[in-house]
Amino acid sequence: MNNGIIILDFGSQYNQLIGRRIREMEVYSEIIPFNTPLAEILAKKPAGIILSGGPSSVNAEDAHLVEKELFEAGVPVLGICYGMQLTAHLLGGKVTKGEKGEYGKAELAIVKSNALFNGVAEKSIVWMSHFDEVAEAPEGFEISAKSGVIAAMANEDKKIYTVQFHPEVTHTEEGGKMLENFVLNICKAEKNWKLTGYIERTVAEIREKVGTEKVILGLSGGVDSSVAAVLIHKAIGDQLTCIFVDTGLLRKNEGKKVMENYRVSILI
Ligand SMILES: Nc1ncnc2c1ncn2[C@@H]1O[C@H](COP(=O)(O)OP(=O)(O)OP(=O)(O)O)[C@@H](O)[C@H]1O
Repeated sequence: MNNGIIILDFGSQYNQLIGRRIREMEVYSEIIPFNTPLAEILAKKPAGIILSGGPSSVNAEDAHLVEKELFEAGVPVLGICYGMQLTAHLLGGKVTKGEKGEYGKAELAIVKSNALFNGVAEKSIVWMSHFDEVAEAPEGFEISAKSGVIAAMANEDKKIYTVQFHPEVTHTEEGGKMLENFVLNICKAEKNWKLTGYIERTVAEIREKVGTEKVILGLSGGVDSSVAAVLIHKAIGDQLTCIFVDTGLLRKNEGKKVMENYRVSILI
């Protein structure tokens, strides 16, 4: 990884969108599971870490947590939605179950601006999607924005910024500016990643890795294994064998369709 942004995945439906927004800034980003050991995360030498949203509650018995030392690693952190609640929970704040949760547009009012809100209008519309809420900010944190709830809090000394809303969705009017502030100004991530050439680079890497060996790929017909199949096939041709398993639980004619599609379109 080259000075990019790590996104820790807590299961939000918007996570891929966060990755995309960062790539649109020509900055490298990687989405990895929330329980990746901290040492492994830091070994990637990220310029910043984003704690994503997620469907669970920090107060649940089996809550998805991270090692608390993540906040002391000297790497800027942006907590989004569940990521903000997690920050509050782990650092001594209080997270409660909101009365009815919030889903949809809300008006954000900045009460104490910081580097995340640089150039952002004092009032703007943001997209909320949560049940729990931060009731008390941890020591060292200042509440930086409010909607009906505490909408943002930060510890600027430690470069920890958190927002309850989703800056990655277009309904958050100033979301792009906020993400840019975090990635480019706070993390100072390098703009050194471009989609162009990705296929060529990946194909070359696969070719080198596989050499003269053979590869077996489980091909479901879904996006992930299909993309993998096409790239590997480009790299090593007949050394690849794809296996599609008719589990007996597929939709009507799905198995037949998948087989036809692949034979005709990518000649695997
Ligand atoms: N019917 C199947 N036949 C062969 N391989 C399968 C089948 N179903 C799943 N797999 C393999 O298991 C992987 C994970 O399956 P999962 O259902 O979690 O899908 P996914 O992560 O959405 O990936 P995809 O987009 O390829 O379906 C798939 O990418 C594929 O490699």
